[in-house]
Amino acid sequence: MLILHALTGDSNVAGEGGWWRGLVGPGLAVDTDRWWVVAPNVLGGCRGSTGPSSTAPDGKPWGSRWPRVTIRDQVAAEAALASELGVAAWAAVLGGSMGGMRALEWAVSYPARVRRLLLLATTAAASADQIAWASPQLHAIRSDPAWQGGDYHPGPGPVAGLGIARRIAHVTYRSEPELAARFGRTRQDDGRFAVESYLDHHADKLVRRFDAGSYVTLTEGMNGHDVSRDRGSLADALSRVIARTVVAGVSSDRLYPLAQQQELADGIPGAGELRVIDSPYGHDGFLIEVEQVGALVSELLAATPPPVTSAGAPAGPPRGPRPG
Ligand SMILES: CC(=O)SCCNC(=O)CCNC(=O)[C@H](O)C(C)(C)COP(=O)(O)OP(=O)(O)OC[C@H]1O[C@@H](n2cnc3c(N)ncnc32)[C@H](O)[C@@H]1OP(=O)(O)O
Ligand SMILES: N[C@@H](CCO)C(=O)O
Repeated sequence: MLILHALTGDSNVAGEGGWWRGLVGPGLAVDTDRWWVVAPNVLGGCRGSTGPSSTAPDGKPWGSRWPRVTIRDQVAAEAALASELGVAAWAAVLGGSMGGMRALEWAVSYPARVRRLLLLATTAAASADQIAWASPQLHAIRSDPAWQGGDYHPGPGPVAGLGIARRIAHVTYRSEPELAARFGRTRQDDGRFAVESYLDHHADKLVRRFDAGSYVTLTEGMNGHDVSRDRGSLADALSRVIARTVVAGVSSDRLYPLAQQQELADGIPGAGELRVIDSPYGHDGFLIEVEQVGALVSELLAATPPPVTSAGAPAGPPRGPRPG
């Protein structure tokens, strides 16, 4: 099974502090006594894969020389990894948000290698609204004098800019009613509104564990995401999927609204009804509501996948035009 993390996630899915630790592990919905789970760090990231902070062949950090990397490129790297591991086809590919973009690209680029597919809080293409929210984040990082055009490694780099980016992003990851109920207009002893302190906390936590160059390259990768690019219409692209598919969104997600997942559920053959995770937590609901996500995973794993050929991959040619 392949599990694909979101923007600032990593390969620590199930361990201590793992971002889906309530979902993945012995006896859990993704039962690791039964399934062999692979959760790679994304290409361009900073948590174990190669990215702008990595050393280039000349012995210096990639920095500003790091190339533009698309979601499709990231998936091509993951497909090479799967081949290296001897995986002809995944029993299931699961992903939310940016991980959902990659899961979708997997099922469209390599339909015969994905037997089941779970798409959570994600989209067929980044929308104007999503690109717009990313814009001040990218400006915040690049206008920090410590950015140095991207050549600041080993750092610490533009921590102020990255912190501002995270504050902006984190608001979009939660919902207005949640913030109102949790924080209201409460002020702390130091004079900050409690909600400001909460955002400061999340900014401080991220800058301690994440590279600004990776944040930029991954954000630009998400902005460029469009599963239909060079594949005709969106309907053509989505019709290539042969996996048993479940598509779900979060009821209060203001960043990846349900209409985006409805479009996927409508276009992917046999995806059935859009599933809605009922949650006040907004986009982060796909990380927080592990019980509801677990029920969707169990349902998907119980479903019969497409038939397998002798080569171990699902039978049947992918529909729609092949990629160029
Ligand atoms: C795969 C991946 O996608 S990403 C990997 C995991 N994601 C992240 O780490 C992203 C950043 N965090 C998040 O997105 C979310 O916090 C989640 C989804 C991980 C968890 O959500 P929740 O359980 O609702 O946690 P919440 O957002 O309320 O944050 C709790 C933290 O805020 C702190 N906090 C709450 N109120 C305040 C306040 N007024 N002032 C300061 N800090 C506050 C808590 O002390 C807690 O701190 P800790 O995380 O250091 O223990
Ligand atoms: N909290 C998630 C949101 C993006 O999906 C992350 O930081 O990756």
